[in-house]
Amino acid sequence: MTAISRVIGRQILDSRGNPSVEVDVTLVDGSRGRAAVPSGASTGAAEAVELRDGDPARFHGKGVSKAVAAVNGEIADAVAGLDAEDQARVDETMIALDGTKEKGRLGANALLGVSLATVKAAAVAHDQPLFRYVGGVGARLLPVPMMNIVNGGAHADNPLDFQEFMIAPVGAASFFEAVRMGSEVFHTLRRSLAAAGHSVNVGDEGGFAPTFATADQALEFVVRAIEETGYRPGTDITICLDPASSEFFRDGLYSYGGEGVDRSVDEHIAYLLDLAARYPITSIEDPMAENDITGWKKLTAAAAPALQLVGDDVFCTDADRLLDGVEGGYANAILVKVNQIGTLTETLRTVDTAHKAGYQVVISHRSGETEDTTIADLAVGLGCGQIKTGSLSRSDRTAKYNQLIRIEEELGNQARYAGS
Ligand SMILES: O=C(O)[C@@H](CO)OP(=O)(O)O
Ligand SMILES: [Mg+2]
Repeated sequence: MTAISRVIGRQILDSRGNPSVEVDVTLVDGSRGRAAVPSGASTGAAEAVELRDGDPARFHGKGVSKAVAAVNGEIADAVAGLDAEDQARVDETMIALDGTKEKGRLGANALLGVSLATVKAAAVAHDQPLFRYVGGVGARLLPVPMMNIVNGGAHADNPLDFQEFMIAPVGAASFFEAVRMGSEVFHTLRRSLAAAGHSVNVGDEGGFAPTFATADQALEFVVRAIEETGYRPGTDITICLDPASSEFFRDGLYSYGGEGVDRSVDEHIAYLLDLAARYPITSIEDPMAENDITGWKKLTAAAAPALQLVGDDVFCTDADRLLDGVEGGYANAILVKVNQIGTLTETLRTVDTAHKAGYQVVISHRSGETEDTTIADLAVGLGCGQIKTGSLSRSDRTAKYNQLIRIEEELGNQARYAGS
């Protein structure tokens, strides 16, 4: 009854107005799962390939009709009749069919849509919420959200070199309270930015994108917003950064274009550690560029063990790349983005590898998102403990927070919030 009977792919639009892939998988018993695929802007070099048409006459080259055709043709034929409960078999069949290391022939966007729609259909067939189907009876940990309230880098049109300034309500009693606290700080920040004459326009992930040139400016506003809202920075709410350093590492230097300063690897490390000492920063993602492994090792050795160092571009959600980090002694956490690797089965292996190695796991959206909320369920199902899914505005971001509010409600007194 859980055999796959029908697979339909279609082109939809993402939050940046670019085409993306959506897939419906229907089982013999009529259960249906639907998944939409996100898309990054500051992508890692080792990410699985997102197949785009490249026809400048249509969607400025960003169409995904080839990936959709792959879903409706080759992939639909190959997975028809497979048991949706056997996720690994479905995913391995698609990986073998694609035949390339980076999933570039059929497109990781095609594979991921089918992979996630399959698990969602299987959950429906079991009459279970997705988080429960994925995580079983033990799934009850609600993640601490990293809420991105100031945007820069590749996600905004301002001079800020760092891509993301996030708040994490670690002192909340529940996920619901965490969202309330984050939302309050977000609105305080809007008021104080406006009062200081700054723009309150937002970037790709819904955080404000004022024309700040330095991280200090952003951090001062964020700390003040936390305080003015009535919370204690560092105790109730901490700050997390994603400088997305691969974006401004050139010729061995960290080139801060907005600030107009070049920093050597050592100077960049010293700068980051100084920021972490002066502000209540508990986590830095991609502090070093993906190809600056020496820098990654130096920073990991120099930083206090309590400072979370999250590998995004450097690991690309790939278990083998993560193992390089574990063995090489760099980073102590991994960002998990399902479309960086392209199937659920591979994502599960990466999360498992991280947990075994004692690395923290932060499940994450992409800067181009849709209304799909799969990562909210995966966060709880896989016991990730942390989720990064943007600001407290824009439906593509709040959809994930709202789904986690529903999951917490469903778990009732079984729910446990991963805060401090
Ligand atoms: O760098 C990141 O962590 C992500 C998500 O915030 O951005 P993008 O999807 O553009 O890679
Ligand atoms: Mg990142």
